[in-house]
Amino acid sequence: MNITKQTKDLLIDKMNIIKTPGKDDLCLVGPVNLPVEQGDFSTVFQWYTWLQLDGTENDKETVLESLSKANLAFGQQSSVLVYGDFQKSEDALVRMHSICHTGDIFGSKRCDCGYQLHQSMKMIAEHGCGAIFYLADHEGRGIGLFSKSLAYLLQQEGYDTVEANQALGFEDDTRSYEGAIRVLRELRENPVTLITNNPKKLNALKKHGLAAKDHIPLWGGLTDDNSFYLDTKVKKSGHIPQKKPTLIV
Ligand SMILES: Nc1nc2c(ncn2[C@@H]2O[C@H](COP(=O)(O)OP(=O)(O)OP(=O)(O)O)[C@@H](O)[C@H]2O)c(=O)[nH]1
Repeated sequence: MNITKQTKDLLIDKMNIIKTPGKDDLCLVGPVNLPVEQGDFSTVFQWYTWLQLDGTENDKETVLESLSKANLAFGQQSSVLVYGDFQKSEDALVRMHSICHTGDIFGSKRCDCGYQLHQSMKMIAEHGCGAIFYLADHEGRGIGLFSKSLAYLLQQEGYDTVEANQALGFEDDTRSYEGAIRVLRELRENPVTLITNNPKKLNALKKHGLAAKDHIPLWGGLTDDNSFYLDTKVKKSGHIPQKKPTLIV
């Protein structure tokens, strides 16, 4: 089916082709108004999604015309929720959140992901400016959902989270932040403060030339089912441990 000129005219201003030498183009769409509600927290974010394009000669009309045959539901796209004056504000909080089907959607207590997602949305809204990147190709620290279910079976047999990934033939962590960082650069050039316990994320930003001033830790959502997992992140994956409160006597 052909897309009418009227439809194209309505959408093209909200599409942006991001070009970077030596990389596939990205098509960024947004902002879309996204009112959200979780428990007693409700607010409105500006939502953007992006699509990695093949080839280099991409234009917005061709992207629109190719959509109905592209089977995009078979490969998830990543997105970002933006709050406040993200482009200009001096101080913005950013979370690079790796997709977690079990934690974010089902509320699994085996990890802290759902807690981190919702808590960072609140922190950003309360701070007044920031963005949450939801990275769809990061499931299971990059091994995919199917492999993560196999890793979970191994963990039920006593492997820790790192050993389980490695037993399946993966590196422990295969995530790339490159696409997200290109989108971040498009939306904002000033430095950001990352919400994370993971120094690899800070290093990824720095490696791509983006200034991350600092980080804000995000520990919480502890359950009996995830305490060993959280411990392993500190002991084996390099996560910065939670500061214990100092006892003043
Ligand atoms: N392979 C594997 N992946 C897991 C497991 N538990 C959670 N994940 C995935 O780990 C990712 C989240 O990574 P984390 O290590 O929790 O946190 P991080 O994003 O590196 O660091 P923070 O910014 O501090 O949260 C998500 O993609 C989850 O799907 C697990 O036991 N095994």
